[in-house]
Amino acid sequence: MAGLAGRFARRWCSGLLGSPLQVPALGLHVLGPAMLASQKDFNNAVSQVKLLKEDPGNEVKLKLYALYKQATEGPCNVPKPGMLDFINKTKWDAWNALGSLSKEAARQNYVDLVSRLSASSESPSPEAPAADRKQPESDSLVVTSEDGITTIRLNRPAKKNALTTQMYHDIIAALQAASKDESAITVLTGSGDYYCSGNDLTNFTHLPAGGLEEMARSAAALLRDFVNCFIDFPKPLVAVVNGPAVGISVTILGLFDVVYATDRASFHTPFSHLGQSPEGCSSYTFPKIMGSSKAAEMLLFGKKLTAQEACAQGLVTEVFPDGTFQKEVWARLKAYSKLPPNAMRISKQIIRNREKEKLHAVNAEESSVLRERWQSDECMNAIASFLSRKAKL
Ligand SMILES: CCCCC/C=C/C(=O)SCCNC(=O)CCNC(=O)[C@H](O)C(C)(C)COP(=O)(O)OP(=O)(O)OC[C@H]1O[C@@H](n2cnc3c(N)ncnc32)[C@H](O)[C@@H]1OP(=O)(O)O
Repeated sequence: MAGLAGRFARRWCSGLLGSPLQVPALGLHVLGPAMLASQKDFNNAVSQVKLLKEDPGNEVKLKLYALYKQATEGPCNVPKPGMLDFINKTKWDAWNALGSLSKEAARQNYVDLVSRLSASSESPSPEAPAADRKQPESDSLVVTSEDGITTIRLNRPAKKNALTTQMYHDIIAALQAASKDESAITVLTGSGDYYCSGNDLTNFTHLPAGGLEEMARSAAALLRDFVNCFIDFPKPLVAVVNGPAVGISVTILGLFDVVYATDRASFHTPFSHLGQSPEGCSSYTFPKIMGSSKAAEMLLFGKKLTAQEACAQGLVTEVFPDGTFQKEVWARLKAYSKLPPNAMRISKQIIRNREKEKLHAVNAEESSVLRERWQSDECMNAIASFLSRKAKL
């Protein structure tokens, strides 16, 4: 692992929580509001963090880090790291934001926060009915079935529906369930103003114990499984593209049967900008759909297409004015969903089956190339740039 990639991996491996995780495990006391947490309560909370069943996410980890530093060292008085040292700068910013908060108050806030995190990561009590159990991340994906249509909705509008690792798993499960349910048609769409901004680039910062190499291996395996589900999906699969689409949400469109888009949508595959390479079988489907030179402009140079351009090039089936998009599209899908389901499945099989073997081979090759790309300096630099808020598409 060379240069920045190595430094990046090591810094994230050391983690946002750093030293707090080194303290031996002890129980956690819940304190009354009038009492301030003792040093022992604080040490217990520090140990409790290690036992959390769910990763609380970077935002909470930063808060924990800042409170820990404030509680143990007092207000931030170390020099601000340079602009390019974005991880240490983010940590410094979080600590510095606590201003002159006293060590005792920081200790108390740390204990309270850990107490809340521990409570929410505990399994439901034995009395709680199984149906009431909230699955982790489940609200980032909403699956409904109505009028013969199963709709899989990406539901992280504040993050432009960027796909977390959990969402890839949830989409795989949703497609597997939809392939066996009663519905005639399956739809993928997004909540809010975006269809999907592609892979959540912070996925790359959750480094497992095996470091960058292991992260790349498991991401490539997940990518392969994810795309295979689209290749093998047996029923009509429709994308209702409600806004701009980026990255993998664009490339897999070649595996859908029909793609409806609002005229506000755009289609962007900035792989070279990200030091990455095409996935979703787009290295095969795009040249087939739009010809090799138009495909190259998208996949090599990251040319962003308008909805009308994507339609002219065959990637999109039809474009609708944004004002009537939802009404027109759903009316049409409801009518289609009343067609005989077996006839639609069989017709899809005839259209798609002879390509399946090829598509699986393409998917395997693209995933394996990406596994290498994700370990490259080009890719790590691009992600570091996005995370430091210097780069946007
Ligand atoms: C199994 C692994 C398979 C991997 C293969 C997949 C590859 C890809 O999909 S490559 C494409 C990756 N996507 C991107 O590079 C997009 C990055 N995002 C952006 O450039 C911009 O956010 C934007 C153009 C999509 C939208 O810009 P704007 O309208 O200005 O909105 P914001 O940037 O303020 O976004 C709001 C909020 O959402 C966060 N966010 C958006 N996209 C992503 C993303 N892909 N990953 C992580 N986070 C994303 C953004 O950071 C903002 O967050 P806050 O600052 O916390 O509000």
